[in-house]
Amino acid sequence: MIGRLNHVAIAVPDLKAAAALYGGTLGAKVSAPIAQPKHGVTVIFVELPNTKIELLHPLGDESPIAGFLARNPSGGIHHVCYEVDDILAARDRLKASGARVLGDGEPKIGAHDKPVLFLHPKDFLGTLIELEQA
Ligand SMILES: C[C@@H](C(=O)O)C(=O)SCCNC(=O)CCNC(=O)[C@H](O)C(C)(C)COP(=O)(O)OP(=O)(O)OC[C@H]1O[C@@H](n2cnc3c(N)ncnc32)[C@H](O)[C@@H]1OP(=O)(O)O
Ligand SMILES: [Co+2]
Repeated sequence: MIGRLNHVAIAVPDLKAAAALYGGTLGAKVSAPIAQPKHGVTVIFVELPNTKIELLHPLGDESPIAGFLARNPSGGIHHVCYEVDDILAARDRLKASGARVLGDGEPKIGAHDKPVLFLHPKDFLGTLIELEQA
């Protein structure tokens, strides 16, 4: 059911410093910061030849990554995003298998203008999973 790895997201305490690290020290192509108010994060995309890295920083008072950063003050890998051909079919199949789909279970439009959903990390080996419509 899951397809390509779309991105790996890293929560960071300082977006500017993270962009300098990836754009300068690691020599990758990085985007400008993009506010995603509906997701409570500001993101910078790092373009790699075979996938992307998403650098995440909290935006607003109710950011879903605030707790994670409080527990991991120097940052850390926050989620992996897999592409699926049919996000509603994937959601229904996962729900039927007992996995917890986060939020109200309805896909939101993600950073790549496609529908996304999140799956509870405790149901997937301690890893938060994002599904993105391919
Ligand atoms: C823009 C978009 C895109 O790419 O298109 C994005 O990615 S937006 C990316 C940001 N959006 C999201 O992440 C949306 C979905 N995420 C959420 O709803 C939340 O982050 C939760 C996954 C529910 C976690 O929230 P929070 O940390 O406040 O909850 P909590 O303190 O109750 O945590 C419950 C347990 O899960 C663990 N936990 C929390 N976040 C985790 C993570 N990222 N990876 C692995 N484990 C994690 C905690 O340590 C805790 O374990 P213990 O109980 O053992 O202590
Ligand atoms: Co993401």
